[in-house]
Formats: sequence, structure tokens, C-alpha cells
Amino acid sequence: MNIAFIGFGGVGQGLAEILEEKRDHLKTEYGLETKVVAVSDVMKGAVYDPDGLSIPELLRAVREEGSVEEYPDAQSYGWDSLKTIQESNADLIVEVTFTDVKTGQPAIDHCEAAFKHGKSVVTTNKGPVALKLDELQTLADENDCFFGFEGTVMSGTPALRLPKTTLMGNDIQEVVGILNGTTNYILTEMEQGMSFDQALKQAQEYGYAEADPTSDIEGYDVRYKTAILSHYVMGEAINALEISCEGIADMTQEKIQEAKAEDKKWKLLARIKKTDNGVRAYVAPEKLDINHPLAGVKGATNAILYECDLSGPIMLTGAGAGLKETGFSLLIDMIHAHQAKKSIIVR
Ligand SMILES: NC(=O)C1=CN([C@@H]2O[C@H](COP(=O)(O)OP(=O)(O)OC[C@H]3O[C@@H](n4cnc5c(N)ncnc54)[C@H](OP(=O)(O)O)[C@@H]3O)[C@@H](O)[C@H]2O)C=CC1
Ligand SMILES: N[C@@H](CC=O)C(=O)O
Repeated sequence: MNIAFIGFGGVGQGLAEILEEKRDHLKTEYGLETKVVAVSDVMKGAVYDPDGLSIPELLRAVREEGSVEEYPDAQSYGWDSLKTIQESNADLIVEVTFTDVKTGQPAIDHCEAAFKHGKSVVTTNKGPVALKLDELQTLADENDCFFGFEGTVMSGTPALRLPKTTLMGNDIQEVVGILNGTTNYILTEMEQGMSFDQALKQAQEYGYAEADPTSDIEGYDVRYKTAILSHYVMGEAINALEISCEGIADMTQEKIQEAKAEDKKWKLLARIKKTDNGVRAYVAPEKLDINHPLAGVKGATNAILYECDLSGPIMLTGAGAGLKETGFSLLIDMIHAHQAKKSIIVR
């Protein structure tokens, strides 16, 4: 599998580290051999070599010298994202540019270009999946390509494959979740007395927050994830921008302490419910009783509760953000892409 990274920030580098660490395991366990042939990033530069690039050398160049263009003796440098997608010998594009919550760009263009050139895509970018899932999946199918996006909801915690595969046969009536690591981290730290701004700063340092953290704070990131769950898991496409959305920008120490005194906790929740009039969804902070199953979810950990007609409620909890954790979600998709190509059925 020849891989090109489009975007090489925290998550891209997280996946690169995993590919290096797990190289032998991936080969022996899944027969998956990977070669990174290109990286294209706006400020961190671009490098291409059809024979493959050394991951340790790429990471050294970007971390120590600030640009992958310090990588020695590659065939080409400076290719932009579309040239890399169209002209490199990559057969899998890892799309890990920032999520734009208004247009989904440039990631939508990246996915389209990849599929039109017969290249598969794995991405953690919520934009293309929240706004153009059907169109992109059709384009991928028409070109015999794989489209993987497990990490768009709850990072490396399989919030999308679990309901679609393991819970098959159930009718999922409602989904309720804590779907943003940054805001859950802020709320948890505020309970311990930290200020909102200090907690946000830490979340940014850990790599949880979006490039523009307004997306986290105002709930737009959760709104996109809600749209993805509604479409992919609940079967109804709803316009992300029409999902009522309130974030935690107004949260204060007073409100947190007041809830504490009532044995309650504030959580930023997404609720998606099937009704007689179709799927209804909204995003808003709620004060939960401390005995509620979602009340004890702390830090950047997320959780999601699927209300199923046959199995009853099923709750999944795990990382909602984090560089290695999100890198892992891309690895899950890559293994599935590899197995789909080889028609291997996972048992
Ligand atoms: N961090 C997390 O925990 C999670 C992140 N995600 C999603 O994963 C994606 C990546 O996140 P993360 O790595 O944290 O974000 P970063 O901001 O660290 O990295 C994004 C990179 O994309 C680059 N980029 C932007 N536009 C382009 C372009 N047109 N061509 C090439 N490169 C471009 C940026 O370049 P530069 O800054 O150099 O200008 C930056 O290096 C985002 O969409 C995010 O929403 C999903 C789940 C969890
Ligand atoms: N900024 C997001 C990253 C994952 O989608 C979050 O904090 O959850």
C-alpha cells in the first residue's frame, strides 16, 4: 500500500509513528505492507519519492527542522495537495487537513480528486463526511475505491463500525453521546477548579482541540459528528447547519459548582432520536445526575449510548481525541481497505 499524507499535523504524524512501530505486526498479522511515498502540507512542506520515504527521517525533518522539505535526497519537493493526489504513485490518500465546519473544504476536493484518480481515502476530517457522504461514497464505489472515516466520530473508539456491524439486526432508536474531547476535558478540569481558559490551553497542548477551537467550544464539531451519526448510523441525512447547537462558551465556575452541590455534572451532549416525523437531533450542554451513565466520563474520554430495540442500551466509551488514538482510527480503516481489496472476511 503506497500512502500519501495530505496534511501532516498532529494526527498525520501520530499515524506515521504507528506505521513505523507496527510495521512487522501489520505484515505478519494482516499481510499489510505500507510505504509512505508522499507528504503534502501547507506550512510543513511537501516531499515525494515513488520508492518510499523513511518515516523516522520525515518525523525528524518536520519536528526538528520544521519542514519535510529538509528530508534529504527525495525525488521531488513542493508538490501541492492536488498534484500529490493526482500525480504521485500513492494508492491510498490519508486526508488529515483541518476540518472546516462551514464548507468542508479543501478536504472535499481532496477526496473527489483521489476517487477520480482511482485512489482510496481514509480520513478523520469531519467536513467531507458530514456534508457529502453519499456523493463521495458513490464516487468511491464507481472508481472501485475504499472510503474510510471511522475517526470522524470519537477518534479511535469505533463509534461508527460498532453500530453498523456488531449491533446489526437491532433498530437503534436513539443515540446520546459526549462526542467532543476538548469540551469534556474543559468541564472536567473546571470541576477541579481550573479556569476555562487554562483548561482550553491544556487541551490545545495535548492536541485535542481543532485548529480553530471555536469549533469545539461552540459545539460545531459535535454538530458535524451528530450529522454523521444521523446519516450513517440512523439512516437519515440531515443538514448539519440545521441541527440546533449550543456549546459551552458560557460555562462558568459558578454554574459548575452549583451543579456539584446538587450532585450533578454538566456535559455537552448530542442527542439523535428517531421520531414519527423523522430523525431529530440537537447539541446542548445538560446537567446530568451523577448516577447517569454519561456523568462519570472524564477528560478527553468520550462515550456514546445506543438505545437498541433488541439488545437494550449499549454504551461505548474511549478516547474522543488524541494524536495516537486518532492515528489508530486511520489504521483501522487502512486494514479494512487492505482486506476489502483482498476480499478477506474478518472473523
Ligand atoms: N486531533 C484530534 O484529536 C482529532 C482530530 N480529528 C480531525 O483530524 C484532522 C487533523 O487533525 P490534527 O492533525 O489534529 O490537525 P492539525 O491542525 O494538527 O493538522 C492539520 C494539518 O493540515 C494542514 N493543511 C491544511 N490545509 C491543507 C492543504 N490544503 N493541503 C495540505 N495540508 C493542509 C495544516 O497545515 P499547516 O498548519 O502547516 O498550515 C496542518 O499541518 C482534522 O480534520 C481534525 O478535525 C479528528 C478526530 C480527533
Ligand atoms: N477537537 C475534537 C477532536 C476530535 O474530533 C475533540 O476535541 O473531540
